[in-house]
Amino acid sequence: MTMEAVRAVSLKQMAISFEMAGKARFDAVAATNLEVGAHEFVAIVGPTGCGKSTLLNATAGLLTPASGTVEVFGQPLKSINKQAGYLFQQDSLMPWKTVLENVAIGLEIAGTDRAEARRIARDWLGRVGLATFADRFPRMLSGGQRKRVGLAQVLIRNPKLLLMDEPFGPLDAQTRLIMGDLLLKLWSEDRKAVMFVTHDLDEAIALADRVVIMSAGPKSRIIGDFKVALERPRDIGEIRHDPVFNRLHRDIWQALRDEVMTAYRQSSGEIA
Ligand SMILES: Nc1ncnc2c1ncn2[C@@H]1O[C@H](COP(=O)(O)OP(=O)(O)OP(=O)(O)O)[C@@H](O)[C@H]1O
Repeated sequence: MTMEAVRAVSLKQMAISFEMAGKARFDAVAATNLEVGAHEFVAIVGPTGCGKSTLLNATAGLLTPASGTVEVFGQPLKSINKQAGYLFQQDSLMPWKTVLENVAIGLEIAGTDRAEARRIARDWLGRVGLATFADRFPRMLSGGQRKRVGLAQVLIRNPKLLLMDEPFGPLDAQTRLIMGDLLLKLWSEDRKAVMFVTHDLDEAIALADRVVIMSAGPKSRIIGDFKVALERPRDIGEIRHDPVFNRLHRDIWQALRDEVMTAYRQSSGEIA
């Protein structure tokens, strides 16, 4: 098998359940198959509580499947996924460290000499547009600037796979667009495999090569898998006016709408 053919992620009949103290087991995700190519950007969309984070956490090695397997670059995942960089909705910046120190720390922990780690961190701060912010502390940054630091913090370690869980969730709409463009610019340099969880369908289509749709839980499943036939490079503000974008949006929304309504009725107590 050539390296090109090796998938970054293969979920094979993978199901996730949670043991609930004193209650019946909760089957969050039913047996699921999903493949992510080594250079593919896959967005995962679904109604609230359907299991998007659960799928990502299993791929990160933070959750053990109840059945089935997770393979990462052709190898079964047995513990924490060391090939993955993880970006959450909440950033994980250390408030007592400067921006530069926060970006450099991953390399330092991995054994890179401190001066070298900081040199590389400075370079990354330039790439995320924060060259002049190196000596600030996280509390002195805006939400968007913190996200930029978070991106640099993950990318400096050069993971082959990025797991992103609503990374731009807390940001305002304009800042989300700017962050999306920055992410695509950095991604296009070496096209790492990406699994990007979002509830925002526009964002999913604008960024991804494929959009995967999950059904409302419990026993959530993948109910749609749409290829995004939009050229790159993309300007994610502009691309929303492209007729291909609009057709795809309509098709995906048709698949998603019923699931969103089911999840809404569940959370409002209308159905168990
Ligand atoms: N540790 C846990 N114990 C029990 N149930 C859990 C646990 N973690 C998640 N769940 C349940 O599993 C289901 C899927 O949760 P998950 O966080 O993966 O959904 P999500 O699609 O990421 O949601 P959102 O879009 O709201 O962030 C939910 O019903 C949630 O309540």
